[in-house]
Amino acid sequence: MSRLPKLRSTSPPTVHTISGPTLAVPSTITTRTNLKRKADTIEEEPGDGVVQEQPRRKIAALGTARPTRPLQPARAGAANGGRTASGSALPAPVPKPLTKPRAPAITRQAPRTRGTSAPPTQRPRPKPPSGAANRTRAAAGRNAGSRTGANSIDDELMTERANLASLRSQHDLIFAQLSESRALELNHRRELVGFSDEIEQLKKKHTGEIEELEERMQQRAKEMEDITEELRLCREDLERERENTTQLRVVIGEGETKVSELETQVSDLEGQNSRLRAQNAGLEASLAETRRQLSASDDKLSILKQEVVEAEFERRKLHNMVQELKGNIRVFCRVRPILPADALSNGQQLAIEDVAADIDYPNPDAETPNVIQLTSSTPAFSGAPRKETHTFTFDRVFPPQSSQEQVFEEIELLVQSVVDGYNVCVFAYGQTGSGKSWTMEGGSADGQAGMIPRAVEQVFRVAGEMKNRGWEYHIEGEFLEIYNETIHDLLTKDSDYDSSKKKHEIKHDPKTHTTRVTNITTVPLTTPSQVHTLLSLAHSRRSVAATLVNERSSRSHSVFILRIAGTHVGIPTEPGAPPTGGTGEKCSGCLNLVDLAGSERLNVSFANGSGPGGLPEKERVKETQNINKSLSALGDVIAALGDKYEREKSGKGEGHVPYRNSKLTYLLQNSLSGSSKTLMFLNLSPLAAHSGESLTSLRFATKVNNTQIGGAKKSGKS
Ligand SMILES: Nc1ncnc2c1ncn2[C@@H]1O[C@H](COP(=O)(O)OP(=O)(O)OP(=O)(O)O)[C@@H](O)[C@H]1O
Repeated sequence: MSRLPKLRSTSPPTVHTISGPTLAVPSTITTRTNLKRKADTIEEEPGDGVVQEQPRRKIAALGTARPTRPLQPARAGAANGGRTASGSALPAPVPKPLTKPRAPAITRQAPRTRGTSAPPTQRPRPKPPSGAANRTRAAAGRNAGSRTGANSIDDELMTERANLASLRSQHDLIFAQLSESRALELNHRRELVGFSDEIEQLKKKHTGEIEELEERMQQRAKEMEDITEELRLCREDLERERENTTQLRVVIGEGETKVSELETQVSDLEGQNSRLRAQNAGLEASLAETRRQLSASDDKLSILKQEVVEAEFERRKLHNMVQELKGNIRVFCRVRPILPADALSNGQQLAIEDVAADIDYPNPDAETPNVIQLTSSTPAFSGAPRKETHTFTFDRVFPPQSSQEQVFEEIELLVQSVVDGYNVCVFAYGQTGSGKSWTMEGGSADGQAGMIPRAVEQVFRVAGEMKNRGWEYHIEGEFLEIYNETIHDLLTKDSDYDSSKKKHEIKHDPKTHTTRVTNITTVPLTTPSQVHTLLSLAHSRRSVAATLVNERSSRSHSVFILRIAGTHVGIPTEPGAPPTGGTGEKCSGCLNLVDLAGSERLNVSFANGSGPGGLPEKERVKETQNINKSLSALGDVIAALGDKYEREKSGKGEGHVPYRNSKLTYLLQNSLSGSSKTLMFLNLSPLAAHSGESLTSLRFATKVNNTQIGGAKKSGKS
């Protein structure tokens, strides 16, 4: 709704107030005073023709008082009944001013308006009042003679005429004002139309504004709802926060209690701290004393370490002496058990007694059973077989029931010698099928491991123990075969190792007393179990080369070489720390484990010109000759070593040792001479059928056993 006030369509009555004052035409001649007053009154009208609105004044009547006639009755006033019953003019109602500021102040123009839009009417010129003329004529009649009186009247008449002229001019002025008022009214009407349009526009504008405002109000209402919802949530949050605050206050209360408790504890601890500081001062003094003692202990420790090194050196010396006392060449005799296959003859199972050789062990319960008796039967001239018992004594005799472990116990001290830097050679000698491979390599089941895997394990064990004494070791292995006086690498990656083009030569270093084979595969050993892989590989190589009947292993020598090199690096002062106190001493040892070819004689192998395994006789003869040659060379070397020792002992000079007579003896040169230790396993067949061959082997082994090749031989050896 528009706030503008409604405009009245009717003209304000105030515009007619100019016509309000009643001009009374004097009908009688008034006194000079009255006329003067009237003139004064007229002269009081503003010079610019603007009639003052308030207060309304009447022009005093000229002459005698009689009812005055209004010069022009106000229409609006008449229309509104604005005249009283007595004919006096009612005051015109004051128009309400337009509140719109742009509207012209109508009231200011009011004096010029006529109060009507009608054109001003031409009023007839008023005729001189007929009564006055009559009265003048009467007076002239009565006072014809009185010239003074007549002059006076003339003057008064002149005055009245002047007044009349004045009134006329006033009348004209009023009409002019009325015309202006009408023009003004027209303008006002036009303005009114403009105002109406403006009002319409404002109405439209206001309607738009109202709609906009209503829309805004709706938005505000929506916002209000949102805010109300938010407020509700905030209140809920506030409520929760209040609860939290309450809980926190409880916690704070508890915390404060704890703080006070802790403060009490802190003060207690501070007391303890000061006591501990005092104790600490005492401890520092004792620490200084302990450090002094520790320094003294360090000095003592280095002395002890030196003593340990010296003791270790002494131990090795003594150990070597023990080994030498046992003899630098030792011979162990081992008889294998009778196998089920041994009692089979042409598909027939024979009794054990019927196939067993007559072998006896005279001192089985001795601390070291070392005697073996073989009773052989030779046909006598009388026809009855002649039995002959041969007694042999060795370093140790192992009957068929001896386990691998028992056998190894006797050689494990030799392994210690290898770790100490000595060369050791262990070889198995015996006819085919006597148990050489079993002794050296053993079986795959638990407890069946032979000397090679056990020796390797022992080397690692001893090396581990020696590490605690400041020694660090590098261990590596080689496995080769000597067949027909040719060296073959059993660990080569070539599948056909037998026909390998690689040539292997034996090289000795006289300074270090070490032996190397050229182009041989050397495998670094980091764990004892690696040796099983090497043995399996060697087996697979040899089985490929084997003939149908005759296995390659029976006709060739196999040598497993274990090299160990040690350095004294010292002992770490604490775990993870580098070792200290090492002497830098170096030692290297070599363990040769040799599985010799079958030692049986050529004449028992074949007789009809065709060798076993389908080999041509020529090849077979060559093969057997090489075996015999190398085994004979071994015996010759051992005998020469004994002879050499005797000559040296008796001062007869050095004797010659024929190492070069075979590849085998040349390879084992450094392991058979000097301070090296040699152990020979004599493997015997338990079968009666092999008694002759066993006797030959026993005699050969006895020769070896009786040989002294350095150091003291133990007493009791014959
Ligand atoms: N102490 C033993 N206990 C059980 N079985 C054994 C023992 N010694 C040898 N044998 C078995 O006797 C058989 C022959 O042994 P082995 O192969 O070791 O003889 P070898 O002398 O090496 O023969 P070759 O010269 O042909 O290689 C094998 O079957 C082996 O398992």
